[in-house]
Amino acid sequence: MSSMKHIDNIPSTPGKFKEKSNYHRLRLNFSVAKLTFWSFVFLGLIFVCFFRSPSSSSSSSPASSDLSRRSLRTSSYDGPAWEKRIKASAKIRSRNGISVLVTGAAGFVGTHVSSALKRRGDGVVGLDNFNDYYDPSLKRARQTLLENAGVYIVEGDINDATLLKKLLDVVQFSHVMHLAAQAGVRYAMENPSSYVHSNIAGLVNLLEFCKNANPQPSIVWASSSSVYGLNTKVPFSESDRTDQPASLYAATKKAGEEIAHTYNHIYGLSLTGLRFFTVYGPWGRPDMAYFFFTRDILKGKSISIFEGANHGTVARDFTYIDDIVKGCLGALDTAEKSTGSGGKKKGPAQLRVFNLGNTSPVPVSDLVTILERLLKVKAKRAVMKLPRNGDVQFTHANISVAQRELGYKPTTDLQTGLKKFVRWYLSYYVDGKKSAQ
Ligand SMILES: O=C(O)[C@H]1O[C@H](OP(=O)(O)OP(=O)(O)OC[C@H]2O[C@@H](n3ccc(=O)[nH]c3=O)[C@H](O)[C@@H]2O)[C@H](O)[C@@H](O)[C@@H]1O
Repeated sequence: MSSMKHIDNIPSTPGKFKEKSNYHRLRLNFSVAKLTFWSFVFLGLIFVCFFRSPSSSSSSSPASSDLSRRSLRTSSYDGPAWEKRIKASAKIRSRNGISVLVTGAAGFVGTHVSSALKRRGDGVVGLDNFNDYYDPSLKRARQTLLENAGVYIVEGDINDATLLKKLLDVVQFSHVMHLAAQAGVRYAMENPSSYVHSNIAGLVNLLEFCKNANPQPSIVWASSSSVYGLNTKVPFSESDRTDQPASLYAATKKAGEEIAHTYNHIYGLSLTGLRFFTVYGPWGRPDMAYFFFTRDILKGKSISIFEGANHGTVARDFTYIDDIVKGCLGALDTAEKSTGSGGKKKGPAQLRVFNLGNTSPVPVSDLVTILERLLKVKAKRAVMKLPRNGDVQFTHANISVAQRELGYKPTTDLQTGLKKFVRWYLSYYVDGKKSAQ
């Protein structure tokens, strides 16, 4: 009972305790002494933080320094010359053309989509933070490619609120193609915060600006086949369960789909998520298996080929970049207008999600056989058990919904697509004498 009383005497909020007994007066004096002591400690801490030498911040953890590197990489912007470049890049040159902000424009899919849009006369402005998740010189080369095609890439991060506001003030984009993301399934175990930074915080920041814009743009964005996670029903259909992600990467993409639902529901933003299935091709990503297998086979280095339990096949529904680009353009062209304005919803808006795959999974060992044939070099194969780092054993897209609604119809098989990739790889790295990292 007495212990109960003691618990009752503990104030729920500091400062609400008003007992006046001697015992409590004594305690009060003691508390004043303690308070004075802790005030000094607190002031001391403020002093230390305030006058800390700048060099000490460089000793922060790799993850936090990585985050600051990503978000502070924004180069100077603003000014009439900057605005002029953006407006020129955003200029629509065809009848019924659209003006698109492409985030992640120096990325693999971003470069291809930007140049396809520009080719058909749409206005395109790119945005990219040029982070060093993989060799930034490849991103710079893609940037040059786009510059020559008349696409300007603004250097900045999707988390940079000031930059986004400025951009959306300069151009009234009819569409946003949101491809900026922290990609890669296995890297999520090394640098988890980079996935939260780009795929969650960055997405929310972008949607905040889109929702406030007047008129609001329609948004098409990159989700991933990895959202199917441990789903065993094949082929994967959009209505299948996606609540068992096998990696943090997949979890952030799934979170993105839920965030899209919220912004559609509250603010009337038109949102279309595209679940890409292992996209490959020229100007691809060096962190992907087909790319570093090519590099390592040519270098005579051994490559790890994963297999499931009991020698189970590991396979992917590899999808060629040109097919993906057609799917992206189809999604942009069929996107309905957002219904809100200035942050207020006016009526229900479109919310879609589509699989963009190839519908024919290929075992990873077959991918290697095709590469050996194209490179005319025998691979040093090291077969090993699929590591428990987020990889799933099998992906296979059902694309009937995208076929019906976007006119999406992939036409490139892995053999044909890899031939084009290898041709590009050899001309870029071997003939171009660049070192593949
Ligand atoms: O489609 C998707 O959703 C995802 O496709 C790829 O992810 P993944 O399919 O794992 O592509 P890779 O990393 O290139 O792996 C391809 C296959 O090779 C296997 N692999 C990978 C690495 C390795 O050393 N050995 C190996 O056998 C993987 O298990 C996988 O089956 C991308 O990296 C993701 O960004 C994208 O979201």
